[in-house]
Amino acid sequence: MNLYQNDDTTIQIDALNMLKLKKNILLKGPTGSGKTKLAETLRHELDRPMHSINCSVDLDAESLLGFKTIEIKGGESVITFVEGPVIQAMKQGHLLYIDEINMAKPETLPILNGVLDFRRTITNPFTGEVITADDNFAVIAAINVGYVGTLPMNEALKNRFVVIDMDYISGETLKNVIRTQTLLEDETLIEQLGKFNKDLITMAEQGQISEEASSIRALLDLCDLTTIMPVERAVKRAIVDKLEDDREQQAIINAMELTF
Ligand SMILES: Nc1ncnc2c1ncn2[C@@H]1O[C@H](COP(=O)(O)OP(=O)(O)OP(=O)(O)O)[C@@H](O)[C@H]1O
Repeated sequence: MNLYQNDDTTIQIDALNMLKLKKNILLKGPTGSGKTKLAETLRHELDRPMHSINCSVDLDAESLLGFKTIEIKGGESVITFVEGPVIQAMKQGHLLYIDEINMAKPETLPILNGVLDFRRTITNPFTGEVITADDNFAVIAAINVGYVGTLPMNEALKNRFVVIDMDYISGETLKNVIRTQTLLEDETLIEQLGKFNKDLITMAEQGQISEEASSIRALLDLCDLTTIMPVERAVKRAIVDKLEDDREQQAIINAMELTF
């Protein structure tokens, strides 16, 4: 398994120890900065299953807690409750990963307030069952922080987390991630693509291009594509054509012409 890598080893060590202290951790960083990768790495180190929830406007109590359904048992129809990710993780002492927690509707997540504070308890509104989390239950949430403005997170919710600030990796660590997670083996090109990504990050910080263009996810796609097509076309397919804005596209083409 490819694990999370960072020169700053305190990120992973602190996250792991905080989970062991039963703190809920909030990974805060730009898109493609390795938040999901870090969560998977922590799951691997703790050797516990992880349930994931992706927050969107359609996230509701049912998708968190579960829903009632009718089953036919011995010719009779009975109402049963299918447990959702929160209830399963609490009862079984698993990890719960809540991605893009700032994107949920404001009324949905307060359901979890008691789960996320010292009570570690919830009364399931659909069944009346009171559930207290197993000792091994722990929560990792992630929030995408853009350079240009981010949906703020509800204060009461934020209070229930300790925060790990994440940023893009660079230099030798980034080259190692390219070597382990892509098909690219040409060291000269790996070096050049690392520098190109650094330029794109600077441009994103200055607001010239959107962060999806500078994300490590886009870079890894780009590296794979360079093994089957010329680098100029790979940049177009992996990065330029994803953007809507002509000026952003042109800025990336200019940076590419300077680098390759
Ligand atoms: N520090 C890192 N170590 C190892 N892999 C990384 C690292 N940073 C990014 N990656 C790789 O980059 C890609 C994007 O990372 P990941 O999906 O974890 O980002 P994310 O922050 O969760 O993004 P998003 O917020 O957009 O969901 C993955 O393929 C991941 O393996």
